[in-house]
Amino acid sequence: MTADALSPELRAAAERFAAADSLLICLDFDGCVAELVADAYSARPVPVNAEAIRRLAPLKDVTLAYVSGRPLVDLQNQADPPEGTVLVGSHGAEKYLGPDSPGLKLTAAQEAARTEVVDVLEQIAGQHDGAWVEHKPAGAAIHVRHIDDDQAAEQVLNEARAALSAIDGAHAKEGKKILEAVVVLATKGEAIQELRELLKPAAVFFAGDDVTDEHGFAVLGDGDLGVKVGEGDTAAEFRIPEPAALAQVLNVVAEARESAQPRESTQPRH
Ligand SMILES: O=P(O)(O)OC[C@H]1O[C@H](O[C@H]2O[C@H](CO)[C@@H](O)[C@H](O)[C@H]2O)[C@H](O)[C@@H](O)[C@@H]1O
Repeated sequence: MTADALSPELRAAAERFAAADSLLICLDFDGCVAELVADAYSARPVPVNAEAIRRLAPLKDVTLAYVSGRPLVDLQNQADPPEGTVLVGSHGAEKYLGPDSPGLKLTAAQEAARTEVVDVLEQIAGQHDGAWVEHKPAGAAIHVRHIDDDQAAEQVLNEARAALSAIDGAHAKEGKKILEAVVVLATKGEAIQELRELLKPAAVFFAGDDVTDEHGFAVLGDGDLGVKVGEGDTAAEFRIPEPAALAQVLNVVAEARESAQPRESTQPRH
């Protein structure tokens, strides 16, 4: 793990963020809380991140949220979030804010578009060793991480891009060794704004690693904190090198909140 990935500027920004009255901490999952791995279903939070998230969860006036491209059900199973965590899945199309949250309902037109997306992607994947299709509630994704030759993988994605562009109601989302098509238009930025309006936090944190996370960074403003994980162009103000470094940022926030609001003593009173 990175010894200390935090620049003095990022540490100071995390402390400033932690000093706000109430916090909304939004986290992308794959490539951010979890390392990217070949088997999409075996991705789990990096242990130090899971620990830092568990540390933040009980703190006063702190709301945790996963804001992910994953289906809600996979996010719940794989991220294993602490109780009370808000879950946004399918790039913003699915939301879990509590037991009363309505599930995602597709219109007939969206259902038809989703079926077409699945069929087209399955047909393409069937013609290329290593490609596979993830079926998702709001669409589907073709994965090429198992194809060793980068050029061959890109060709599969190009084929999928062309085929998807011919489907009415299908919207492509680029990612890492993946191309997704969603039939519900939503972005992580819209989801974060919705949470901001609902929860009215004094400051918002967002960390993410991928192109779809840029929508999230774009809605951050004064007093908020955005952290890009890894390489690539970004609108985020700060960058850390790898998922395991996220824990360092989260622990600075936890530390500052804990010292400002010490937990009740468990010692007997005299
Ligand atoms: O928004 P995220 O939480 O980052 O989810 C984005 C997509 O992540 C998953 O795919 C990516 O991670 C896999 C596991 O590490 C990796 O094998 C794949 O190559 C990556 O693209 C997930 O499977 C998708 O459903 C998410 O939309």
